[in-house]
Amino acid sequence: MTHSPPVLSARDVAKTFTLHLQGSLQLPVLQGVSFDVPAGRCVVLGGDSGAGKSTIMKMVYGSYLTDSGSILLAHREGLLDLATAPPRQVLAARRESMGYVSQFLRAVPRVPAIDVVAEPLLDNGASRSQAREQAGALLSRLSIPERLWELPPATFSGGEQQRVNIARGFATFTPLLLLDEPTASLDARNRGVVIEMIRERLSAGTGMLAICHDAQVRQAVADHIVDVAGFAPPREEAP
Ligand SMILES: Nc1ncnc2c1ncn2[C@@H]1O[C@H](COP(=O)(O)OP(=O)(O)OP(=O)(O)O)[C@@H](O)[C@H]1O
Repeated sequence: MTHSPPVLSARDVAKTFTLHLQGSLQLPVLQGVSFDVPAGRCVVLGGDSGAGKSTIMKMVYGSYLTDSGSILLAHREGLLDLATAPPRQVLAARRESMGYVSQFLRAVPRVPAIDVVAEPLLDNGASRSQAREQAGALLSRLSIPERLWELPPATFSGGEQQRVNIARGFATFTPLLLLDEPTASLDARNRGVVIEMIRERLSAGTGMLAICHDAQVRQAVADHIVDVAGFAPPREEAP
């Protein structure tokens, strides 16, 4: 049996927040974070509210700095350590090697929904007409009516915005896809479509790291659950 290396491998990652507004108070949140995301598998981050799930996701995506440890991502035939990579390389990795579907859409004002979805395709070299055609197909699949495609999503409903976000995240094929509550605002039918899209990508070899409170979605897609509570630093006893 061949055994391909994971698309993401976190080892001994730690994070402490410094609260500058409170006299530089140190808030240790995570230590010893270690897990793998194999190609074609969906790893879900579990654990109670405040355990550090979003913090892990943000360190992987490079939005938060990592204090120590390594986060190796399959990138350009090699491995990139996201814990130490300079910003320019993190941006290249975001463009080519990791997609991110967040819970909330942060769209540029006045850009039509179809161009929000087409943008990652254009960044990866597709022609404008090709990119818009693929973007339209994704929006259709996610039941965004065609009359909305040329409008900026700022005024869309929560569920519509989330579907635009999903379409954008799935527009390009990346070895790793990060999903932060991808179905939180969706109705049952659209949830079903997203589950189907996730499964297709897993079969095509994408590895996924997800935060997903919805038990139905979790059951449908999770291959492995990492309990983030297990990475809590020991509490200091009060004197
Ligand atoms: N930017 C920040 N500055 C200071 N503390 C932060 C910051 N981001 C997160 N924290 C703290 O880190 C801890 C973990 O937060 P995080 O959002 O990662 O938890 P979570 O498991 O994703 O929770 P939830 O399920 O409620 O979204 C919390 O105590 C939170 O207050």
